[in-house]
Amino acid sequence: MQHKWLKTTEVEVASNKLSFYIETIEVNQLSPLAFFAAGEKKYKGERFFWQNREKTLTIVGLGQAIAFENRLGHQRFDEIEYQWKELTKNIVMEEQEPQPILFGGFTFDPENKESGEWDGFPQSYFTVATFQLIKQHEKTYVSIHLITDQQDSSNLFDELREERDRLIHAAQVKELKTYDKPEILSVHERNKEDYFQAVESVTNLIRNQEADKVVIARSLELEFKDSVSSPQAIYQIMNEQPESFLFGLERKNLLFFGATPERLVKVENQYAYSACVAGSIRRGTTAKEDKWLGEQLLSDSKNLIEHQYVVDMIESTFKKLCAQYKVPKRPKLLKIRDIQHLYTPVEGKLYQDASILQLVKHLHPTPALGGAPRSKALQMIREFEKMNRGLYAGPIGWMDADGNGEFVVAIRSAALIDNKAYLYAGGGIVADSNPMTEYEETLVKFRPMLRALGGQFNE
Ligand SMILES: C=C(O[C@H]1C=CC=C(C(=O)O)[C@@H]1O)C(=O)O
Repeated sequence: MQHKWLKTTEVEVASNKLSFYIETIEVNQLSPLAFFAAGEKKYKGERFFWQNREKTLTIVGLGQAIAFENRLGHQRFDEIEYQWKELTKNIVMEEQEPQPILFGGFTFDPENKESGEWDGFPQSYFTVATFQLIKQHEKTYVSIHLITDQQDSSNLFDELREERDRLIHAAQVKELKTYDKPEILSVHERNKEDYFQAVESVTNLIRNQEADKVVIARSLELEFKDSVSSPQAIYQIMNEQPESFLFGLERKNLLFFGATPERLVKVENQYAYSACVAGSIRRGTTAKEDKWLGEQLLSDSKNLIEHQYVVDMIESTFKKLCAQYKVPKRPKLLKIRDIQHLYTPVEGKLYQDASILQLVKHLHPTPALGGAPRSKALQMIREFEKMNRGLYAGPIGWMDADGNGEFVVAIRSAALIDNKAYLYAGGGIVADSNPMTEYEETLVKFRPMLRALGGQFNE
């Protein structure tokens, strides 16, 4: 039997009385990416895509029932949490009923003023989709969300039902579509000399004990023969990196997307799970070499120190927000297609009043993306990195009305604007870092995204 749920809830957002109408139906299996692509004409600029690493949850959003944007600096996390709680406080869901999802991200550093591809982008950007697809435990659900101050919206809701059926039909008949790799005209390493200079300056400052660790990043600019569509970009990265978290978030003419190995935090029934991912080495060309490289990484003091800053900081956050928590004594290896990392999973039972966005607020940026001590590292990044990271290295993810959700660290990512893409990668600098080794590490980190978009380095 096909499930159907229908409900209306009265809500209040910023002193406006609104009604929140939700209708969810179960649909036959359809490709979430085909559903995303079905929104190409009408909802371009207002879509999102999410798939967890285990591939047990996929979420797609088309259109905006409501959007929360702000430029409130450190207050931005609390504001999003407040708005989401206001919007959902009267919603009572049945146990099996798919919930409305708030999806979005926070930029890396609200104080960065560098101009570029992120001009005009807010510091927090979250939406509830008009049409939401959730695929979980082999079942697929499509929900309509309408949030309105109109008294009688039955006609409007009927139109949304027709539109939902059109989208589902389009996704089902286009199910088998594949996309070609885009044709690249040029790959430009932006501010390459500045990057080497930044690594050198920061290493010297660390040697002078002005900081312990600072993550310095850089970017590539790719130009394509034709505009690249969002489904095309997501399709390619999905094929390249099946073992990572996949995300795509559109706003106006920008798609920010990527495949990251790094969870910032997941919350499920008051349990929190985070991961320390820092310290890297390439994959070997043979199994034997790969094993040897992994062993080198596990015993390399520079990488172990870099990793330990992250463990200490995540542990201290869990100590504040959790009644109990567990941190393994030693890192293990996290192997993905192009790179292996040192990896320490952390988990804990949250205090009753702690929430996923409080965790995000305290954890971001961990020393895997910022450095240690945090404020000194951020100051140095602002001074030496000649770019604006935008959403790169920031938290991106989703949450539901019960406070469950998952945020990842948006690395191995790119911003796509028409026929240009900006790719980002960085690495942790400590006292004995070497600029050339760091540069080469960024080449390895760029590789999956570059390959997905049809390019390569002549290394
Ligand atoms: C900053 C990035 O990676 C971080 C995550 C894992 C390993 C890292 C490292 O070994 O330096 C970085 O801390 C990036 O991929 O752009």
